[in-house]
Amino acid sequence: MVNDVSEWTEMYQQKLTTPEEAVKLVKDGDWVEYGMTTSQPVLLDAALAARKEELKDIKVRETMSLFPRKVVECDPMRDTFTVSNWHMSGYDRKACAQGAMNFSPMCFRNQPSIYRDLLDVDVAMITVASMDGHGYFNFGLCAAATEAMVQKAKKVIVEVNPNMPRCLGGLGEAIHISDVDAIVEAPGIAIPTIPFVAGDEIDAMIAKPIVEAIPDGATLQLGIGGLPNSVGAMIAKSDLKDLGFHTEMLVDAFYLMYKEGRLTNKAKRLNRNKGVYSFALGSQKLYDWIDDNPSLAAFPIDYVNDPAVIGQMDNFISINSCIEVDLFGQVSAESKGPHQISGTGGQLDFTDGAYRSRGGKGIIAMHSTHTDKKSGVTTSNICPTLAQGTTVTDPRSQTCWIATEYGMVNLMGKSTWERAEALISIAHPDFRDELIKKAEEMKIWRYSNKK
Ligand SMILES: CC(=O)SCCNC(=O)CCNC(=O)[C@H](O)C(C)(C)COP(=O)(O)OP(=O)(O)OC[C@H]1O[C@@H](n2cnc3c(N)ncnc32)[C@H](O)[C@@H]1OP(=O)(O)O
Ligand SMILES: CCCC(=O)O
Repeated sequence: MVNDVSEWTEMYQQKLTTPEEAVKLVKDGDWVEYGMTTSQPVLLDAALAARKEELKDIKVRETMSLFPRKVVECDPMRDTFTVSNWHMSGYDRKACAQGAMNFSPMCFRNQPSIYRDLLDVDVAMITVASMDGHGYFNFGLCAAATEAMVQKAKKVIVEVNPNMPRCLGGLGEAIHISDVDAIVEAPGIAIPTIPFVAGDEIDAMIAKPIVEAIPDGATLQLGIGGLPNSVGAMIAKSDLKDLGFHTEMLVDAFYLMYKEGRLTNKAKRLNRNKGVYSFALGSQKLYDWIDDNPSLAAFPIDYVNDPAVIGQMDNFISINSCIEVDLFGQVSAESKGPHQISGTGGQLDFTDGAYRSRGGKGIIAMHSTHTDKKSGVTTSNICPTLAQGTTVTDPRSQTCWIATEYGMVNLMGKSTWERAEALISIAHPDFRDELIKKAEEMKIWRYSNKK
């Protein structure tokens, strides 16, 4: 029998309920999983928080909150809700610093298998797009690990937001109504956006050699943060041709490249003519471009971030950012001491994948210095060693290209003294003598290094 629209509509009405009723599916001791980032539920989060006094020991996992989470705000002492996080936003890192949230380390490519093989998910709550005529709710801007998460969940509640773009997919981009336990509607709630911010003069200096190293027909990945996005915007202004993308995160810079005629995706070896991504975050213009666009394809994160997949594409250029790098080439993109700032995300996945690509380059771009907002003190982002407690995002054995406003060096294959020399050559001049002194003390310098 072929199901028709009226059958799905009837099922929709049967499963449609209020947020307050839907969250009654949560029982004491449950593990609750929120959709990531733009797919985090809003009404369900508020309704769950309202049950604080009657529930016990609820563990909530979430990713990169773009606005305050009611389960965190209502329960700072974590009497009922213990919230952990797969990747920190500005809001999350403040909550984490106050002890109201904990971080869950992972390489992003592993998140689907972590759900499949290791974790319990009692109730999944996700924001989705409106149901289509075939009974499917599109996952919208976050395919990522959503399918694996809902497949593992004992109960699935969807929060239907008609403002959610419909993201056509290669795989794992939708859930069928027959797999959903409860539906709530969230009309009139805006999907979170982040504005595109143009880079500054230093960003332009960092971008110059990177853009020069990109050949026509290259496949690009841009990581999270201001710098990769502004390098992307400069690529949009270049005269490069037939670029493509295969990126974990789809950001405004790709839309700018498309508008400027740089992007065709036609030179890609995999998924030719399609721009591939796993989640998107940016401006409303970006979301309008993505909505129902058959030239773009959302895929699960274990496909997009798989180094073996990335490595099949020639001239794969990956541009990510970091907090600091030590003279051995260890990169931290996620913490300063034990203070969790962000997460590993897909950085190591793409660093490895781009290295495997013929002609590929895995580039970590950063400003050479950082000025602390409170104290006004400026420090070098190239340090002798990482501060105690700092997490290594890319081990030195995997680090390849590091770019600052003073140039771009490749560490792969280099000994420790060569690394120290290369990194100091792109450090801020004010810090070079001190770095040389430390390198000498650590016996990773040689007399002929200093020019
Ligand atoms: C998404 C993909 O496509 S896959 C691969 C990409 N994923 C990754 O690279 C994951 C890890 N990387 C990241 O999360 C980001 O690139 C970051 C955090 C390194 C940089 O992102 P940005 O948004 O440009 O960082 P931003 O400059 O806003 O700094 C974020 C915070 O770190 C702090 N920070 C940044 N650099 C430093 C530094 N050198 N020392 C101390 N603190 C620092 C900032 O002060 C800020 O903290 P605050 O908001 O509490 O004031
Ligand atoms: C949510 C993960 C984002 C990243 O890879 O940085």
